[in-house]
Amino acid sequence: MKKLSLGVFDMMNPSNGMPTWRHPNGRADRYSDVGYWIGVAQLLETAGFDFLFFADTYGYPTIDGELPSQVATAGIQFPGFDPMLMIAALAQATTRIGFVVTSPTTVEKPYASARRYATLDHYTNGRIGWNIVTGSSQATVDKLFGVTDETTHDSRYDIGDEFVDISLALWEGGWHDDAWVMDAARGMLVDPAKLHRTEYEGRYLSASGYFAVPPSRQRSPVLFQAGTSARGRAFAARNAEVVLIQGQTVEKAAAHVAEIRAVAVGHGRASGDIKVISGVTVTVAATSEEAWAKRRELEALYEVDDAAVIYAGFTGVDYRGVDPATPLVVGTSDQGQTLVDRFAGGSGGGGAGAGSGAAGGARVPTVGEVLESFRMKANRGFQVTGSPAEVADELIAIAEGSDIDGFMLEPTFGDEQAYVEFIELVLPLLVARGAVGAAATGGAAAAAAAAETAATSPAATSPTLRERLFEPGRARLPATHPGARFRPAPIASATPEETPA
Ligand SMILES: Cc1cc2nc3c(=O)[nH]c(=O)nc-3n(C[C@H](O)[C@H](O)[C@H](O)COP(=O)(O)O)c2cc1C
Repeated sequence: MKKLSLGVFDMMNPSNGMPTWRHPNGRADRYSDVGYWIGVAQLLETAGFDFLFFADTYGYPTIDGELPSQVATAGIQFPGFDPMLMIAALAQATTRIGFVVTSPTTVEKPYASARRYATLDHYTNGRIGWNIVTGSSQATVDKLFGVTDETTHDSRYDIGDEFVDISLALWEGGWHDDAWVMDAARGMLVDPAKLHRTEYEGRYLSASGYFAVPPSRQRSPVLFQAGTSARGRAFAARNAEVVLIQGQTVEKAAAHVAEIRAVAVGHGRASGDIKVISGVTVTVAATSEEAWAKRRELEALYEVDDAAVIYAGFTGVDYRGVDPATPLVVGTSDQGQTLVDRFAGGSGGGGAGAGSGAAGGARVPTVGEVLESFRMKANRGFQVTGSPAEVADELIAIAEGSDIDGFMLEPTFGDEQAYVEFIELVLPLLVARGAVGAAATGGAAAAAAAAETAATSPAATSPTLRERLFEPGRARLPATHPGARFRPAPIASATPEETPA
């Protein structure tokens, strides 16, 4: 079977979404401590994980502009720190693991965002990725930033396309590879003839000028994306190198993966140019019974009222106070179509305005059923529970049945214990079954050897995040990615020995 990529999906907040902070394994006392995250990053790096992913948003659930009391009392996506500022510290404490940081195309500005990621690619020695989002809790965010322009679900993706184009024009097109000269004898730091002016005039966004960050190992961060409405999938097919899904069933995930790859090919890209990685919550213990007891303990932490608040924050659809027996009627959301479709029993597709709800004549669920289902799953992917062998079998069956390219582990009670259990109990079985590469999971001895080599020559020995996820030698965007069109034509050399005969 193909080798699976492994990541972790986390957030720099006390509860990672649902309110788990009250549990003894919660992390409310540690989430703001950089030392805690350094420990997590080192744990994952030693075990051979490919990346640590940080979801992030400026927002939190509000309903009609008000903060529901549970958001504060239960700590629902509130409070939260900016993970991007921590990446430099994590990079210093690790040598191989990649870091993926979320940043929105709504309230940020392309030049500032592109400069931050280019800087982080330098600081991490080519280990940074950008999760491009058109925003969750967007109503909250718009108010916080004083945004009054009317944008719709789909127009936010149109703006996102332009935002990504400008970023790529700066990263891929701003500098020729040999523009950085640093030749004191000639008195030349940067060769002005090797700089390339960015001129971009879009419908929503524009940029004009030179990019002030020299090329890094990857130039462009690895481009991740997660929204899976019809418009979100078109955005992914054009821009993304890695698409994150929250798989629910093998069948739906398989259909999803096939469509993402097909649309990408329609955009002139190779089907292997897009990796699809699913979130997964693993609850594992020595025996199946113990694992299921733990899963029930986890689910008992979530109240249906909390679920209603989170659901409303993500989708703008407020089911609080609605009779649970009411059949579901709302099928579209201008904020988050992916979640609406998933819990309406639809296919997870269908753009805003397209109408959705229960697909294919399936029974329409009630509001109570939607909230109960959301309470148990929230915004999680596959939920795999059992003994180590059961979990390994199920993960392999999911991967083979859906053609996904990897998994991102989601925290359970909050702290790193879920990752430790996965590493100790499940990872060795996946390695033995050939599902993850031996090189990537060589354990402590391999990690120590790699760290020693990397310390003497980090640039030469540690692969970039793009190489880890795709193949050796692929540090930069492939020529089939639309971003490659921003690369400037080579400048004919003036030196006689380089002039073609
Ligand atoms: C798996 C997944 C992860 C997401 N992570 C974030 C995030 O970290 N921050 C954010 O602002 N939005 C996040 N989003 C929201 C998306 O960027 C998008 O704005 C939203 O899902 C609406 O688009 P859709 O209708 O195509 O799903 C996420 C969405 C999904 C499905």
